[in-house]
Amino acid sequence: MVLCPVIGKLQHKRVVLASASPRRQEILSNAGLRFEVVPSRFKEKLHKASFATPYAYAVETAKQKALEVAGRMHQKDLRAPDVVIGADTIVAVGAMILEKPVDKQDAYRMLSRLNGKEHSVFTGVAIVHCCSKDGRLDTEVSEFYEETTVKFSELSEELLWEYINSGEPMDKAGGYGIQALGGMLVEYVHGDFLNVVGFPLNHFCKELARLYYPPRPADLRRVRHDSIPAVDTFENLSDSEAGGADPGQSAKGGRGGEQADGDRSQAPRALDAALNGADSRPRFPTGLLELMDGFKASKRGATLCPKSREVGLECWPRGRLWDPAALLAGQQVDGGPQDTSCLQGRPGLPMADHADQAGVCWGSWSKCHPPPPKVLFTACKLKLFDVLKDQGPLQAVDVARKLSTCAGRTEQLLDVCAALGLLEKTRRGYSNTEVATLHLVSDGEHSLQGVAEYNDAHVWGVFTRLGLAVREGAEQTRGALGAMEEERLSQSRELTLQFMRAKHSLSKLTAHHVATAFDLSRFASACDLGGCTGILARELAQEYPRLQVTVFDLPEVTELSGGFQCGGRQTERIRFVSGDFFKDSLPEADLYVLSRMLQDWPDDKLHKLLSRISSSCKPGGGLLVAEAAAEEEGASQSPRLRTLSAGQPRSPDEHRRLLQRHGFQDVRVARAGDLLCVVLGTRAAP
Ligand SMILES: Cc1cn([C@@H]2O[C@H](COP(=O)(O)OP(=O)(O)OP(=O)(O)O)[C@@H](O)[C@H]2O)c(=O)[nH]c1=O
Repeated sequence: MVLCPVIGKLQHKRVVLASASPRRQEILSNAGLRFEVVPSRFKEKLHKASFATPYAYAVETAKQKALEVAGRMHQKDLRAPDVVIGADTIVAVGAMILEKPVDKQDAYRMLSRLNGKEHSVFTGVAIVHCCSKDGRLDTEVSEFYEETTVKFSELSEELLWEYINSGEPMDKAGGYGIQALGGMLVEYVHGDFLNVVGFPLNHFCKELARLYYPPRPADLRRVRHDSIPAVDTFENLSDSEAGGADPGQSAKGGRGGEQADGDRSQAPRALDAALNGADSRPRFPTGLLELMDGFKASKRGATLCPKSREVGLECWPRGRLWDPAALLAGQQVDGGPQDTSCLQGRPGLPMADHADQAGVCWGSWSKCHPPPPKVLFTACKLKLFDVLKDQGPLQAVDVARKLSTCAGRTEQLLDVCAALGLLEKTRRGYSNTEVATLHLVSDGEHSLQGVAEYNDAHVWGVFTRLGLAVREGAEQTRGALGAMEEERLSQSRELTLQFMRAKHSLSKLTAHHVATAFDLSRFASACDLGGCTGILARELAQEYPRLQVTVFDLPEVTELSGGFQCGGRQTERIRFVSGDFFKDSLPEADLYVLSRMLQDWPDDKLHKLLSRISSSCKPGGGLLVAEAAAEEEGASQSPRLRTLSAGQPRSPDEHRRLLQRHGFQDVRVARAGDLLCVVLGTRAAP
């Protein structure tokens, strides 16, 4: 839920938080903001003495952090996000700036300096609106800072060292964390508490309101990067090149900028684009995942074509009837309504309505118009995107020759893929679009081929059997899931591998969001139940340098997990344990993690699992649950990240009640990575 209407203004934009700070991520996701996290590589080494005030230093650092990410993202795929947020928190004692301690002695020096005295905590924030056009990046920077005064009690040496040895000071400005153990050091706070924690949420909302609601977008600085400097040289940009502010002017109230005053119609291009939603791209391959899952909605009997809003009939080739299976065999397609005139000029009309208009029943209509997922699966199976990656652009006839398929049908397949936004069609032939290059080429880092393969080979069939579940009177989801799970367990090693490949590739997309939705640094050990190939475990270990992580999964899964490359230096803190979480005792851990697991189980099994976790979890321990987020009210009923699971997403309240029922209290819910709902509960004393 987004309480603040100004936060809602960012809802349909691609927002990136250029920060690795888990606190910032938590503050912003608790506020309902949806964003991606791309930690900045900007090295915090600006020359402090050259800044007139400590806050000017924090503001400039925040700006450079955000610009570095905007520049790097633009450089990588020539499309920057709509908005990049950067922040920098410092502690200032007089003119002296304290950042994060480099070691324990440094932490001791800092805390001794703060002992018994008042100091200021400044967080500088930069909101960078981006617009990529013709290979060029335009940015407009809005910046501000917030100051909070904190007073430390008189603290004994013993207490200081005990605190330092807790490890908490090391990644925190000034060497303390007010939100955790460090709270014990503090006598009083004047000002915004969250500003001390790392992000001045209140001021941020005011800044958004100022940017999005006023008649004039004043205070924006415009930067035009004709060519984006390489990442490692970016930090060396002079103020004028980087559109930087005079540090002395850049803070509260001291805003300048080259942008001429004007009304909204004269708003700078990047801000305009951000406000109007132009140039925005889902940070997650939302459209693609929906395409892969679309058949679930139609197999469930949904009345809407799952893609009718975004891809839909607008993109569906007019009047073409074909069948991917026939395509493989080079056969002619027969059957189906011949009158497709109802499709003309009616983009966005629900598929079922089109069927009505054509005077055919929806069932037979969908049979002769294969739903888009089958198109996608067929193209993946044929390795179409691999061929185009290596040899594109290619004409249809050349693609057919390389794939040994029928030329006419191949052209139809290519056209549908182009209509779905997976291929680009020009006079030179067909080539992969960005989304295909990123997610549909087999060997890509973010390839979702595994999901396509598994959905096609297995899930499609399971959903086909939903009718049986309905006829037998079983609750629909339960019936299907029973079949799905039964098959998964009983089937071949190849099916297990297929499932693992699919889960592995999806986890790569979601793991970071799950690991960073909340600050988990208070836990020393975690156990990822059903952790499969260990992608989330690796992300957790990477985020939390003290965390030991156990991946718990069925023997047939852990046995095969070695074949998946997870890499990373953190592997010595990760171990794999085989077992069945319904039968075997769970490995000991402070934090149990269930990532995209709950939706897979019927209620009886779900409660059994949660009660087993609850019994194993020590008081004060945690349970972290990540699931596909339920649609917000009024949003389209698209399948969103239900890939590999078949249940209906739960609302935040339902999640909260579920965890509370099993003895977890202080249950917090955050929306992460656009499509995920992440829930953290603390085990109450029995
Ligand atoms: C005073 C105080 C600070 N912090 C953390 O200190 C880091 C500051 O460092 P930064 O350079 O601003 O950020 P970072 O963590 O290096 O991340 P990045 O934005 O990637 O530079 C941020 O984490 C803050 O939460 C707390 O968690 N609690 C506190 O009471």
